[in-house]
Amino acid sequence: MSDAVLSVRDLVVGYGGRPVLNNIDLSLNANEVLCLIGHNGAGKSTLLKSLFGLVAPESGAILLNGEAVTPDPRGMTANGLSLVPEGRGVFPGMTVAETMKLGMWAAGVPEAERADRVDWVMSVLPVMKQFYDRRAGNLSGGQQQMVSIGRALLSKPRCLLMDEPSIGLAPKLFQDLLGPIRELQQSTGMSILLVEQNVREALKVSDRVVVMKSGEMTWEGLPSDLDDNSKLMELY
Ligand SMILES: Nc1ncnc2c1ncn2[C@@H]1O[C@H](COP(=O)(O)OP(=O)(O)OP(=O)(O)O)[C@@H](O)[C@H]1O
Repeated sequence: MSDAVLSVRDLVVGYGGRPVLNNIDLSLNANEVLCLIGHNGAGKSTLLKSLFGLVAPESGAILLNGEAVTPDPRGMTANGLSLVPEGRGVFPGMTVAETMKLGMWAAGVPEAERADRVDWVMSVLPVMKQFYDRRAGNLSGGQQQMVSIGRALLSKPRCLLMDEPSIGLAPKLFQDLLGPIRELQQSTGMSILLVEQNVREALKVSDRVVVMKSGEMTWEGLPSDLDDNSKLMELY
């Protein structure tokens, strides 16, 4: 039996009748970080959006724990999925505390559990305590990205979709940010689908890699298969 947490079969997604994803097949397994790479416009964000219910597929199936689902953000969150959107998606005028409060409301965290939930997120990302009462617009890019990730963790997801968390961050900062998430993933068995342009850094925290080109999956392998730069160039 497959231990896929999330999978797609023959998925076709487009905008205004123009297909962007063509018959995609992909599985995200329990307890793995799957890195999805591909050039600009390949369709990576579109895939994540369709998995989370932000874009409706034209055809094909999305399966959560083996069951076909019609994703919508609330339903997917309730079923253990969470999205760290491209571009962070934090409101500059809100403090981190307010962002977390809104995030808990959006994720449907019961009132009685909210204080514990924030404490838990802070235990995963303790650095956030240092800027908890500051407005997101006054934070650095790395701090904003941490807020975006922290917000996505509020629902205690079993499966995290991350859309280019490294954008605008120095490589060292990327590892500081992703290190605690990799630890959490390994200790809890969470699954992560990580979309990245910063391939070298992303592969350090990944178990498996898939390559997408012009809306199609063109390669699957292990991070070590891409140690050689020429192989990476050939796939891109
Ligand atoms: N809302 C939209 N309406 C129309 N076309 C869109 C929309 N969003 C994306 N596209 C188009 O779909 C294609 C795939 O875009 P997508 O953002 O999924 O690619 P990507 O691989 O995530 O690229 P990037 O790395 O630049 O974010 C592109 O041609 C893009 O212009």
